[in-house]
Amino acid sequence: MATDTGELIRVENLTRGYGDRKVLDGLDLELAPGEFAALLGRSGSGKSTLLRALAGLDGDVAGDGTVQVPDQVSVVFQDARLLPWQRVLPNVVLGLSGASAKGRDSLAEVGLAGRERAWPNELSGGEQQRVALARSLVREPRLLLADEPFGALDALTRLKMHALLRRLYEQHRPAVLLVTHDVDEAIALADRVLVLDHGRIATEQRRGSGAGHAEVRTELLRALGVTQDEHARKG
Ligand SMILES: Nc1ncnc2c1ncn2[C@@H]1O[C@H](COP(=O)(O)OP(=O)(O)OP(=O)(O)O)[C@@H](O)[C@H]1O
Repeated sequence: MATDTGELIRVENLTRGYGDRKVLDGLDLELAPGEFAALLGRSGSGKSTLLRALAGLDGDVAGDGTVQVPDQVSVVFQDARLLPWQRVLPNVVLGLSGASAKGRDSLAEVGLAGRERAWPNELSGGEQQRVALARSLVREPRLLLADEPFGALDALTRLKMHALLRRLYEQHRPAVLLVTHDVDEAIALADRVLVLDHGRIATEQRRGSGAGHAEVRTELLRALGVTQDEHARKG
C-alpha cells in the first residue's frame, strides 16, 4: 500500500511472487529524498517487479510488505509510450489541465523547443525518450522511476541521454531509481548502486566511498556473477 511520507522512500520486508516462485523475498530499501540510485541485477532477478511495486503498478500481484513513496512518482520505461494520435505537447501534458506553458518549458529543458506540434512518429527513438522525460518532469516528481530508459538507444544517443538525465536530476533533485543492465551506466549516473539478488538488495556501492571506479566496477561485476569480458560483449 503506497502512502505519502513526503520524504523518505522506504520499502520494508517486501515479498512478491508469481505462482510458487518468490521473486522478491523480504526486500528492504531506503532512499533519501533527492538520492540517485541505480539498480542492477541479473535478468529475471526482479528489478522490474520492484519498480512496479514502487510505482503502485503491480495490481493484484501476490505479496506482502510495506512501500512508502512520495505523492508524486513518475515512471519512464524503455519505450517512450507516447500516444501516436497526439502531438508532442499534448503527450507531455496528458491529463493535466492548463499546463501547456509548463509543458513547453519541460520540452525546452530536454532540448525539444520548437517540436511541440510534431507527431511522435516524426521523432527519433532518442527524441521520443526526451518527450517521455519531459512528460515525467512536468509532473514535478519527488521520485523518478526509470526502467532501462536507454536500453533501446544506440551508444552515442545513450551517452547524450546520460548527460541529459544527470542535468535534469541536478536541477530538479527528485529521488531516482534507475534500473539498468549496464554497470558502467549505473556507475556513471548514480550516487549509489544496488545489486538485487535472491530477492533482496545483496550489495551496494556508494560514490565517494573511497573506492575508485575500477574497484567499484569489479565489485559490482562480481556481485552480478559476470566477468569483465562477458559484460563488455553484452554492451
Ligand atoms: N506477470 C508475470 N507473471 C509471471 N511471472 C512473471 C511476471 N512478471 C515477471 N515474472 C517473472 O518474475 C521474474 C522477475 O521478473 P522481472 O521482470 O521483475 O525481472 P528483471 O530483473 O526486471 O528482468 P530483466 O532484467 O530481464 O528485465 C522473472 O522470472 C519473470 O519471468
